[in-house]
Amino acid sequence: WRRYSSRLPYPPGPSPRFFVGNHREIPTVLPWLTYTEWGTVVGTISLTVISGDLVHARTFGQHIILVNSVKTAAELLDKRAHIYSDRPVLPMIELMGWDFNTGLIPYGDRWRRHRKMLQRHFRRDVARIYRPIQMKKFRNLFQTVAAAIILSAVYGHEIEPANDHFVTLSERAVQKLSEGFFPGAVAVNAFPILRYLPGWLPGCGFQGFAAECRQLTQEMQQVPFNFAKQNMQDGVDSKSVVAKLLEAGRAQGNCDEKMIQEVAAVSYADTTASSLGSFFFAMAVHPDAQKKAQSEIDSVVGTRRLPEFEDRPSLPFVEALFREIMRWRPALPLGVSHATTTEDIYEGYYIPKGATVISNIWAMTRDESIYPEPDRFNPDRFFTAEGGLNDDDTILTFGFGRRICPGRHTAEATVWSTIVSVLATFDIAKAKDADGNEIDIDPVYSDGVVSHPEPFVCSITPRSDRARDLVQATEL
Ligand code: HEM
Repeated sequence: WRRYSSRLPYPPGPSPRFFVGNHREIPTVLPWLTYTEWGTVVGTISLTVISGDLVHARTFGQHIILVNSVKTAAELLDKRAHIYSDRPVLPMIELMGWDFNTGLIPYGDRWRRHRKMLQRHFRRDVARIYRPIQMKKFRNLFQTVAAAIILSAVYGHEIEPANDHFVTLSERAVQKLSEGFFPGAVAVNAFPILRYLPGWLPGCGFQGFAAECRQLTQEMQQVPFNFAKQNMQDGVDSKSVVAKLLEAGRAQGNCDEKMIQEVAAVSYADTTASSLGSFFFAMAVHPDAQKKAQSEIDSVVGTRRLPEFEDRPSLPFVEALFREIMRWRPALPLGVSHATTTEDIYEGYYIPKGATVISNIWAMTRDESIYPEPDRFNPDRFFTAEGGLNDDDTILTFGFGRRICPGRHTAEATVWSTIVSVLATFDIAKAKDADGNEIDIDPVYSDGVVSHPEPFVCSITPRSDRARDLVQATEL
Protein backbone atom coordinates (compact mmCIF):
# COMPACT_ATOMS: atom_id res chain seq x y z
CA TRP A 1 0.00 0.00 0.00
CA ARG A 2 2.91 2.25 0.91
CA ARG A 3 4.61 1.64 -2.48
CA TYR A 4 1.34 2.17 -4.30
CA SER A 5 0.45 5.31 -2.37
CA SER A 6 3.81 7.04 -2.83
CA ARG A 7 3.44 6.72 -6.62
CA LEU A 8 0.22 8.71 -6.55
CA PRO A 9 0.43 12.41 -7.39
CA TYR A 10 0.14 15.16 -4.82
CA PRO A 11 -2.98 17.29 -5.22
CA PRO A 12 -2.54 19.90 -7.96
CA GLY A 13 -0.93 23.23 -7.18
CA PRO A 14 1.72 25.75 -8.17
CA SER A 15 4.85 24.13 -9.65
CA PRO A 16 7.65 24.05 -7.09
CA ARG A 17 11.09 25.58 -7.79
CA PHE A 18 14.33 23.84 -6.94
CA PHE A 19 15.01 23.79 -3.15
CA VAL A 20 12.69 26.67 -2.14
CA GLY A 21 9.57 25.01 -3.57
CA ASN A 22 6.72 27.55 -3.68
CA HIS A 23 8.24 29.75 -1.00
CA ARG A 24 8.13 32.78 -3.32
CA GLU A 25 4.46 32.32 -4.25
CA ILE A 26 3.29 31.93 -0.63
CA PRO A 27 1.77 35.33 0.11
CA THR A 28 2.74 37.25 3.23
CA VAL A 29 -0.23 39.65 3.07
CA LEU A 30 -3.85 38.46 3.44
CA PRO A 31 -2.85 34.93 2.29
CA TRP A 32 -6.43 33.63 2.27
CA LEU A 33 -7.19 35.78 -0.78
CA THR A 34 -4.35 34.22 -2.81
CA TYR A 35 -5.19 30.73 -1.57
CA THR A 36 -8.79 31.23 -2.63
CA GLU A 37 -7.59 32.36 -6.08
CA TRP A 38 -5.44 29.24 -6.38
CA GLY A 39 -8.61 27.26 -5.87
CA THR A 40 -10.33 28.92 -8.80
CA VAL A 41 -7.62 29.82 -11.32
CA VAL A 42 -6.68 27.15 -13.83
CA GLY A 43 -3.20 27.44 -15.30
CA THR A 44 -1.02 30.54 -15.02
CA ILE A 45 2.75 30.74 -15.37
CA SER A 46 3.51 29.10 -12.08
CA LEU A 47 0.31 27.15 -11.64
CA THR A 48 -0.36 23.79 -13.15
CA VAL A 49 -3.90 22.43 -13.22
CA ILE A 50 -5.86 23.42 -10.15
CA SER A 51 -8.95 21.47 -9.19
CA GLY A 52 -10.09 23.89 -6.52
CA ASP A 53 -11.02 21.78 -3.53
CA LEU A 54 -7.54 20.63 -2.66
CA VAL A 55 -4.30 22.44 -3.54
CA HIS A 56 -0.75 21.31 -2.81
CA ALA A 57 2.20 23.64 -2.32
CA ARG A 58 5.64 23.21 -0.81
CA THR A 59 7.99 25.52 1.05
CA PHE A 60 11.47 24.04 1.28
CA GLY A 61 10.71 20.47 2.41
CA GLN A 62 7.34 21.21 4.01
CA HIS A 63 4.19 20.04 2.24
CA ILE A 64 1.19 22.31 2.52
CA ILE A 65 -2.34 21.13 1.69
CA LEU A 66 -5.01 23.79 1.24
CA VAL A 67 -8.58 22.69 1.84
CA ASN A 68 -10.83 25.10 -0.04
CA SER A 69 -14.30 23.58 0.32
CA VAL A 70 -16.60 22.60 3.16
CA LYS A 71 -17.15 19.18 1.55
CA THR A 72 -13.44 18.31 1.53
CA ALA A 73 -12.95 19.78 5.02
CA ALA A 74 -15.75 17.52 6.28
CA GLU A 75 -14.24 14.47 4.51
CA LEU A 76 -10.71 15.02 5.78
CA LEU A 77 -10.75 17.09 8.97
CA ASP A 78 -13.99 15.66 10.42
CA LYS A 79 -14.35 12.10 9.11
CA ARG A 80 -10.62 11.31 9.09
CA ALA A 81 -9.89 13.30 12.23
CA HIS A 82 -7.65 10.46 13.51
CA ILE A 83 -5.16 11.46 10.78
CA TYR A 84 -5.69 15.21 10.49
CA SER A 85 -5.68 16.44 14.10
CA ASP A 86 -2.02 17.25 14.67
CA ARG A 87 -0.52 20.77 14.44
CA PRO A 88 2.52 21.75 12.33
CA VAL A 89 5.80 21.91 14.28
CA LEU A 90 6.92 25.55 14.35
CA PRO A 91 10.02 26.06 16.53
CA MET A 92 9.39 29.82 16.63
CA ILE A 93 6.13 29.19 18.54
CA GLU A 94 8.06 27.34 21.25
CA LEU A 95 10.81 29.99 21.35
CA MET A 96 8.14 32.66 21.89
CA GLY A 97 6.57 30.69 24.74
CA TRP A 98 3.27 30.24 22.89
CA ASP A 99 3.51 26.45 23.02
CA PHE A 100 1.42 26.46 26.24
CA ASN A 101 -1.64 27.19 24.08
CA THR A 102 -3.98 24.21 23.55
CA GLY A 103 -4.46 25.30 19.95
CA LEU A 104 -0.78 24.81 19.20
CA ILE A 105 -0.07 21.64 21.22
CA PRO A 106 0.70 18.48 19.15
CA TYR A 107 -1.99 15.81 19.00
CA GLY A 108 -1.41 13.51 21.97
CA ASP A 109 -1.92 13.06 25.70
CA ARG A 110 -1.08 16.59 26.84
CA TRP A 111 -3.49 18.02 24.26
CA ARG A 112 -6.18 15.52 25.29
CA ARG A 113 -5.89 16.55 28.96
CA HIS A 114 -6.08 20.25 28.02
CA ARG A 115 -9.14 19.66 25.86
CA LYS A 116 -10.87 17.66 28.62
CA MET A 117 -10.44 20.53 31.11
CA LEU A 118 -11.70 23.09 28.59
CA GLN A 119 -14.66 20.97 27.58
CA ARG A 120 -15.67 20.49 31.21
CA HIS A 121 -16.07 24.27 31.57
CA PHE A 122 -17.14 25.44 28.12
CA ARG A 123 -19.36 22.69 26.69
CA ARG A 124 -22.79 23.70 25.49
CA ASP A 125 -24.72 23.04 28.73
CA VAL A 126 -22.03 24.52 31.03
CA ALA A 127 -21.68 27.61 28.80
CA ARG A 128 -25.16 28.62 30.00
CA ILE A 129 -23.70 29.42 33.43
CA TYR A 130 -21.92 32.44 31.92
CA ARG A 131 -25.10 33.93 30.50
CA PRO A 132 -25.68 36.37 33.37
CA ILE A 133 -22.12 37.69 32.93
CA GLN A 134 -22.64 37.93 29.17
CA MET A 135 -25.70 40.10 29.63
CA LYS A 136 -24.16 42.22 32.39
CA LYS A 137 -20.91 42.95 30.59
CA PHE A 138 -22.70 44.37 27.55
CA ARG A 139 -22.49 47.72 29.29
CA ASN A 140 -18.75 47.83 28.63
CA LEU A 141 -17.28 49.04 25.38
CA PHE A 142 -17.30 46.38 22.71
CA GLN A 143 -13.51 46.14 22.49
CA THR A 144 -13.35 45.03 26.09
CA VAL A 145 -16.63 43.15 26.28
CA ALA A 146 -15.13 39.82 25.23
CA ALA A 147 -12.19 40.12 27.62
CA ALA A 148 -14.49 41.29 30.44
CA ILE A 149 -16.69 38.21 30.10
CA ILE A 150 -13.93 35.68 29.87
CA LEU A 151 -11.75 37.19 32.65
CA SER A 152 -14.72 37.32 34.98
CA ALA A 153 -15.77 33.74 34.21
CA VAL A 154 -12.27 32.23 34.21
CA TYR A 155 -10.44 34.21 36.95
CA GLY A 156 -13.22 36.09 38.77
CA HIS A 157 -11.47 39.33 37.75
CA GLU A 158 -13.61 42.42 37.04
CA ILE A 159 -11.65 44.42 34.48
CA GLU A 160 -10.90 48.14 34.55
CA PRO A 161 -12.78 50.12 31.86
CA ALA A 162 -9.44 51.06 30.25
CA ASN A 163 -5.83 49.85 30.39
CA ASP A 164 -6.64 46.79 32.44
CA HIS A 165 -3.36 45.06 33.31
CA PHE A 166 -4.55 41.53 32.47
CA VAL A 167 -6.11 42.61 29.18
CA THR A 168 -2.99 44.53 28.15
CA LEU A 169 -0.79 41.52 28.86
CA SER A 170 -2.91 39.27 26.67
CA GLU A 171 -3.20 41.85 23.88
CA ARG A 172 0.56 42.39 23.76
CA ALA A 173 1.29 38.64 23.66
CA VAL A 174 -1.31 38.06 20.93
CA GLN A 175 0.10 41.00 18.95
CA LYS A 176 3.57 39.44 19.15
CA LEU A 177 2.17 36.11 17.93
CA SER A 178 0.83 37.84 14.82
CA GLU A 179 4.11 39.67 14.24
CA GLY A 180 6.16 36.52 14.77
CA PHE A 181 6.41 35.58 11.13
CA PHE A 182 9.05 38.01 9.91
CA PRO A 183 11.80 36.57 7.62
CA GLY A 184 14.18 35.47 10.41
CA ALA A 185 11.35 33.67 12.17
CA VAL A 186 10.20 31.96 8.97
CA ALA A 187 13.75 30.66 8.49
CA VAL A 188 13.76 29.07 11.99
CA ASN A 189 10.49 27.33 11.27
CA ALA A 190 11.89 25.97 8.00
CA PHE A 191 15.30 25.06 9.50
CA PRO A 192 14.80 24.32 13.22
CA ILE A 193 18.56 23.97 13.77
CA LEU A 194 18.84 27.80 13.54
CA ARG A 195 17.19 28.13 16.95
CA TYR A 196 20.48 27.20 18.57
CA LEU A 197 22.37 30.17 17.06
CA PRO A 198 23.12 33.10 19.41
CA GLY A 199 21.07 36.30 19.10
CA TRP A 200 24.07 38.52 18.27
CA LEU A 201 24.72 36.78 14.92
CA PRO A 202 23.42 38.71 11.86
CA GLY A 203 19.92 37.49 10.95
CA CYS A 204 19.30 36.09 14.43
CA GLY A 205 17.16 39.00 15.64
CA PHE A 206 14.39 36.46 16.14
CA GLN A 207 16.08 35.35 19.40
CA GLY A 208 15.58 38.76 21.09
CA PHE A 209 12.03 38.99 19.75
CA ALA A 210 11.24 35.49 21.00
CA ALA A 211 12.68 36.19 24.49
CA GLU A 212 10.54 39.32 24.82
CA CYS A 213 7.45 37.40 23.76
CA ARG A 214 8.27 34.48 26.09
CA GLN A 215 8.30 36.90 29.03
CA LEU A 216 4.81 38.15 28.04
CA THR A 217 3.34 34.69 27.48
CA GLN A 218 4.60 33.63 30.92
CA GLU A 219 3.16 36.71 32.60
CA MET A 220 -0.21 36.30 30.88
CA GLN A 221 -0.41 32.79 32.34
CA GLN A 222 0.93 33.53 35.83
CA VAL A 223 -0.42 36.97 36.83
CA PRO A 224 -4.18 36.29 36.52
CA PHE A 225 -3.74 32.73 37.79
CA ASN A 226 -2.03 33.93 40.99
CA PHE A 227 -4.81 36.50 41.43
CA ALA A 228 -7.50 33.79 41.22
CA LYS A 229 -5.55 31.40 43.47
CA GLN A 230 -5.06 34.08 46.11
CA ASN A 231 -8.77 34.96 46.05
CA MET A 232 -9.62 31.31 46.44
CA GLN A 233 -7.29 30.96 49.41
CA ASP A 234 -8.83 34.10 50.95
CA GLY A 235 -12.27 32.54 50.51
CA VAL A 236 -13.38 35.32 48.13
CA ASP A 237 -13.79 33.17 45.01
CA SER A 238 -15.15 29.69 44.50
CA LYS A 239 -17.02 30.23 41.23
CA SER A 240 -14.34 31.04 38.66
CA VAL A 241 -13.13 28.32 36.27
CA VAL A 242 -9.64 28.47 37.84
CA ALA A 243 -11.06 28.05 41.37
CA LYS A 244 -13.11 25.06 40.22
CA LEU A 245 -10.19 23.45 38.40
CA LEU A 246 -7.93 23.91 41.46
CA GLU A 247 -10.59 22.48 43.74
CA ALA A 248 -11.22 19.48 41.48
CA GLY A 249 -7.47 18.86 41.10
CA ARG A 250 -6.94 19.00 44.87
CA ALA A 251 -9.91 16.73 45.54
CA GLN A 252 -8.49 14.15 43.13
CA GLY A 253 -5.00 14.56 44.61
CA ASN A 254 -3.39 15.37 41.23
CA CYS A 255 -3.56 19.15 40.91
CA ASP A 256 -1.46 20.13 37.88
CA GLU A 257 -1.22 23.90 38.47
CA LYS A 258 0.90 24.49 35.37
CA MET A 259 -1.74 22.91 33.16
CA ILE A 260 -4.55 24.88 34.82
CA GLN A 261 -2.56 28.09 34.20
CA GLU A 262 -2.19 27.16 30.53
CA VAL A 263 -5.80 26.21 29.95
CA ALA A 264 -7.06 29.36 31.69
CA ALA A 265 -4.75 31.61 29.66
CA VAL A 266 -5.96 30.01 26.42
CA SER A 267 -9.46 31.15 27.19
CA TYR A 268 -8.57 34.77 27.50
CA ALA A 269 -6.38 35.06 24.43
CA ASP A 270 -9.76 35.24 22.81
CA THR A 271 -10.82 36.22 19.30
CA THR A 272 -14.44 37.22 19.93
CA ALA A 273 -13.59 40.94 19.66
CA SER A 274 -12.92 40.53 15.91
CA SER A 275 -16.51 39.39 15.27
CA LEU A 276 -17.87 42.22 17.40
CA GLY A 277 -15.85 44.75 15.36
CA SER A 278 -17.29 43.27 12.15
CA PHE A 279 -20.80 43.56 13.60
CA PHE A 280 -20.43 47.33 14.20
CA PHE A 281 -18.93 47.73 10.71
CA ALA A 282 -21.76 45.78 9.07
CA MET A 283 -24.46 47.70 10.92
CA ALA A 284 -22.96 51.11 10.08
CA VAL A 285 -22.93 50.34 6.35
CA HIS A 286 -26.14 48.27 6.13
CA PRO A 287 -28.89 50.33 7.79
CA ASP A 288 -31.66 48.21 6.19
CA ALA A 289 -30.51 45.02 7.87
CA GLN A 290 -30.14 46.94 11.12
CA LYS A 291 -33.67 48.33 10.96
CA LYS A 292 -35.13 44.93 10.14
CA ALA A 293 -33.41 43.35 13.17
CA GLN A 294 -34.51 46.21 15.43
CA SER A 295 -38.14 45.90 14.32
CA GLU A 296 -38.02 42.17 15.04
CA ILE A 297 -36.57 42.76 18.52
CA ASP A 298 -39.13 45.48 19.29
CA SER A 299 -42.06 43.34 18.20
CA VAL A 300 -40.92 40.20 20.06
CA VAL A 301 -39.33 41.70 23.18
CA GLY A 302 -41.13 45.05 23.40
CA THR A 303 -39.37 48.12 24.73
CA ARG A 304 -39.94 47.60 28.44
CA ARG A 305 -37.19 45.05 28.93
CA LEU A 306 -33.91 43.97 27.31
CA PRO A 307 -33.66 40.78 25.23
CA GLU A 308 -32.66 37.58 27.03
CA PHE A 309 -31.22 34.28 25.78
CA GLU A 310 -34.70 32.78 26.08
CA ASP A 311 -35.81 35.13 23.25
CA ARG A 312 -33.26 33.67 20.81
CA PRO A 313 -35.57 31.13 19.12
CA SER A 314 -38.17 33.87 18.55
CA LEU A 315 -35.69 36.18 16.76
CA PRO A 316 -34.96 34.47 13.41
CA PHE A 317 -33.71 37.60 11.63
CA VAL A 318 -31.23 38.38 14.44
CA GLU A 319 -30.09 34.75 14.12
CA ALA A 320 -29.56 35.17 10.36
CA LEU A 321 -27.71 38.43 10.97
CA PHE A 322 -25.44 36.67 13.48
CA ARG A 323 -24.70 33.85 10.98
CA GLU A 324 -24.01 36.39 8.24
CA ILE A 325 -21.52 38.38 10.40
CA MET A 326 -19.61 35.16 11.14
CA ARG A 327 -19.66 34.14 7.44
CA TRP A 328 -19.00 37.54 5.84
CA ARG A 329 -15.90 38.34 7.92
CA PRO A 330 -14.61 35.07 9.43
CA ALA A 331 -12.39 35.97 12.40
CA LEU A 332 -9.86 33.27 11.49
CA PRO A 333 -9.86 33.20 7.66
CA LEU A 334 -7.45 30.26 7.55
CA GLY A 335 -8.50 28.64 10.86
CA VAL A 336 -5.56 27.12 12.71
CA SER A 337 -3.43 24.77 10.60
CA HIS A 338 -3.83 21.06 11.20
CA ALA A 339 -1.14 18.48 10.40
CA THR A 340 -1.31 14.82 9.38
CA THR A 341 -0.01 12.11 11.70
CA THR A 342 0.13 9.48 8.91
CA GLU A 343 0.06 9.56 5.13
CA ASP A 344 -3.32 9.45 3.41
CA ILE A 345 -4.98 9.14 0.00
CA TYR A 346 -7.89 11.32 -1.00
CA GLU A 347 -9.62 11.06 -4.37
CA GLY A 348 -6.49 9.58 -5.94
CA TYR A 349 -4.11 12.16 -4.46
CA TYR A 350 -1.29 11.43 -2.07
CA ILE A 351 -1.11 13.41 1.17
CA PRO A 352 2.17 12.85 3.01
CA LYS A 353 2.64 12.34 6.76
CA GLY A 354 3.50 15.60 8.56
CA ALA A 355 1.83 17.77 5.88
CA THR A 356 0.45 21.09 7.06
CA VAL A 357 -3.28 21.15 6.29
CA ILE A 358 -4.81 24.61 6.03
CA SER A 359 -8.60 24.94 6.14
CA ASN A 360 -9.28 27.92 3.90
CA ILE A 361 -12.40 29.13 5.72
CA TRP A 362 -12.29 32.31 3.64
CA ALA A 363 -12.76 30.27 0.42
CA MET A 364 -15.51 28.16 2.01
CA THR A 365 -17.46 31.23 3.08
CA ARG A 366 -17.11 32.62 -0.45
CA ASP A 367 -18.36 29.47 -2.21
CA GLU A 368 -20.83 30.85 -4.76
CA SER A 369 -22.70 27.56 -5.06
CA ILE A 370 -23.72 27.93 -1.39
CA TYR A 371 -23.54 31.72 -0.92
CA PRO A 372 -24.43 33.58 -4.15
CA GLU A 373 -22.78 37.02 -4.33
CA PRO A 374 -20.62 36.00 -1.38
CA ASP A 375 -19.08 39.43 -0.76
CA ARG A 376 -22.49 41.02 -0.24
CA PHE A 377 -23.69 41.30 3.36
CA ASN A 378 -27.08 39.65 3.17
CA PRO A 379 -28.65 37.96 6.22
CA ASP A 380 -31.66 36.94 4.06
CA ARG A 381 -29.53 34.22 2.47
CA PHE A 382 -30.19 32.13 5.59
CA PHE A 383 -33.94 31.94 4.95
CA THR A 384 -35.78 29.32 2.90
CA ALA A 385 -38.23 30.24 0.14
CA GLU A 386 -41.02 29.55 2.66
CA GLY A 387 -39.61 32.25 4.96
CA GLY A 388 -38.15 30.04 7.72
CA LEU A 389 -34.51 29.91 8.80
CA ASN A 390 -32.58 27.33 6.77
CA ASP A 391 -30.47 24.60 8.40
CA ASP A 392 -27.08 26.18 7.57
CA ASP A 393 -26.24 26.86 11.22
CA THR A 394 -22.63 25.63 11.24
CA ILE A 395 -20.30 28.53 11.95
CA LEU A 396 -17.34 27.61 9.77
CA THR A 397 -14.94 30.00 11.46
CA PHE A 398 -14.84 27.73 14.53
CA GLY A 399 -12.85 25.13 12.57
CA PHE A 400 -13.15 21.38 12.16
CA GLY A 401 -12.89 17.86 13.53
CA ARG A 402 -11.28 17.01 16.84
CA ARG A 403 -9.60 20.42 17.03
CA ILE A 404 -12.78 22.42 16.52
CA CYS A 405 -12.90 25.45 18.86
CA PRO A 406 -13.91 24.23 22.33
CA GLY A 407 -14.91 27.80 23.28
CA ARG A 408 -17.45 28.08 20.47
CA HIS A 409 -20.58 27.85 22.62
CA THR A 410 -19.38 30.64 24.91
CA ALA A 411 -18.05 32.72 22.00
CA GLU A 412 -21.27 32.33 20.04
CA ALA A 413 -23.35 33.37 23.04
CA THR A 414 -21.12 36.42 23.64
CA VAL A 415 -21.44 37.58 20.03
CA TRP A 416 -25.20 36.92 19.89
CA SER A 417 -25.92 38.64 23.21
CA THR A 418 -23.86 41.69 22.21
CA ILE A 419 -25.63 41.94 18.83
CA VAL A 420 -29.10 41.71 20.32
CA SER A 421 -28.39 44.01 23.30
CA VAL A 422 -26.77 46.70 21.16
CA LEU A 423 -29.54 46.63 18.54
CA ALA A 424 -32.24 46.84 21.20
CA THR A 425 -30.81 50.05 22.59
CA PHE A 426 -28.59 51.81 20.02
CA ASP A 427 -28.53 52.99 16.43
CA ILE A 428 -25.25 52.46 14.63
CA ALA A 429 -24.52 54.63 11.62
CA LYS A 430 -21.72 56.26 9.66
CA ALA A 431 -20.27 59.21 11.56
CA LYS A 432 -20.47 62.71 10.01
CA ASP A 433 -17.63 65.17 9.50
CA ALA A 434 -17.71 68.86 10.48
CA ASP A 435 -19.68 69.68 7.28
CA GLY A 436 -22.28 67.06 8.00
CA ASN A 437 -21.06 64.65 5.29
CA GLU A 438 -21.05 60.95 6.09
CA ILE A 439 -17.59 59.48 6.62
CA ASP A 440 -17.17 56.34 4.53
CA ILE A 441 -16.10 53.21 6.36
CA ASP A 442 -13.95 50.54 4.80
CA PRO A 443 -11.73 49.22 7.56
CA VAL A 444 -8.59 47.32 6.68
CA TYR A 445 -8.62 43.84 8.17
CA SER A 446 -5.39 42.83 9.88
CA ASP A 447 -3.17 39.97 8.80
CA GLY A 448 -2.24 37.19 11.17
CA VAL A 449 -4.12 34.18 12.48
CA VAL A 450 -6.95 36.39 13.77
CA SER A 451 -8.04 39.03 11.29
CA HIS A 452 -9.83 41.96 12.89
CA PRO A 453 -10.95 45.31 11.53
CA GLU A 454 -8.59 48.17 12.28
CA PRO A 455 -10.28 50.91 14.36
CA PHE A 456 -12.83 52.97 12.42
CA VAL A 457 -15.14 55.88 13.21
CA CYS A 458 -18.88 55.33 13.45
CA SER A 459 -21.78 56.86 15.32
CA ILE A 460 -23.50 54.99 18.16
CA THR A 461 -26.54 56.76 19.59
CA PRO A 462 -29.24 55.62 22.06
CA ARG A 463 -32.36 54.65 20.10
CA SER A 464 -34.80 56.69 22.15
CA ASP A 465 -35.22 58.27 25.55
CA ARG A 466 -37.10 55.20 26.62
CA ALA A 467 -34.27 52.90 25.59
CA ARG A 468 -31.74 55.12 27.32
CA ASP A 469 -33.80 55.20 30.50
CA LEU A 470 -34.14 51.46 30.33
CA VAL A 471 -30.37 50.94 30.11
CA GLN A 472 -29.74 53.29 33.01
CA ALA A 473 -32.51 51.96 35.20
CA THR A 474 -32.23 48.24 34.63
CA GLU A 475 -29.98 46.38 37.03
CA LEU A 476 -28.33 44.45 34.22
C1 HEM B 1 -15.56 34.28 17.83
C2 HEM B 1 -14.68 33.73 18.64
C3 HEM B 1 -13.81 32.54 18.32
C4 HEM B 1 -13.46 32.04 17.10
C5 HEM B 1 -13.84 32.55 15.71
C6 HEM B 1 -12.62 30.88 17.35
C7 HEM B 1 -12.07 30.07 16.34
C8 HEM B 1 -11.22 29.01 16.56
C9 HEM B 1 -10.62 28.20 15.52
C10 HEM B 1 -10.80 28.37 14.00
C11 HEM B 1 -9.87 27.25 16.12
C12 HEM B 1 -9.05 26.15 15.41
C13 HEM B 1 -9.97 25.02 14.96
C14 HEM B 1 -9.27 23.98 14.10
O1 HEM B 1 -8.13 23.61 14.41
O2 HEM B 1 -9.87 23.51 13.09
C15 HEM B 1 -9.98 27.46 17.55
C16 HEM B 1 -9.33 26.70 18.48
C17 HEM B 1 -9.41 26.94 19.83
N1 HEM B 1 -10.22 27.88 20.48
FE1 HEM B 1 -11.43 29.23 19.62
N2 HEM B 1 -12.48 30.70 18.71
C18 HEM B 1 -13.19 31.70 19.34
C19 HEM B 1 -13.34 31.88 20.72
C20 HEM B 1 -12.77 31.08 21.67
C21 HEM B 1 -13.01 31.19 23.10
C22 HEM B 1 -13.97 32.17 23.78
C23 HEM B 1 -12.22 30.23 23.69
C24 HEM B 1 -12.07 29.88 25.14
C25 HEM B 1 -13.01 29.68 25.98
C26 HEM B 1 -11.51 29.51 22.63
C27 HEM B 1 -10.62 28.48 22.85
C28 HEM B 1 -10.00 27.77 21.83
C29 HEM B 1 -9.01 26.70 22.07
C30 HEM B 1 -8.48 26.22 23.40
C31 HEM B 1 -8.64 26.20 20.81
C32 HEM B 1 -7.64 25.07 20.49
C33 HEM B 1 -8.36 23.74 20.32
C34 HEM B 1 -7.44 22.60 19.92
O3 HEM B 1 -6.43 22.83 19.25
O4 HEM B 1 -7.75 21.46 20.28
N3 HEM B 1 -11.89 30.04 21.43
N4 HEM B 1 -10.82 28.52 17.81
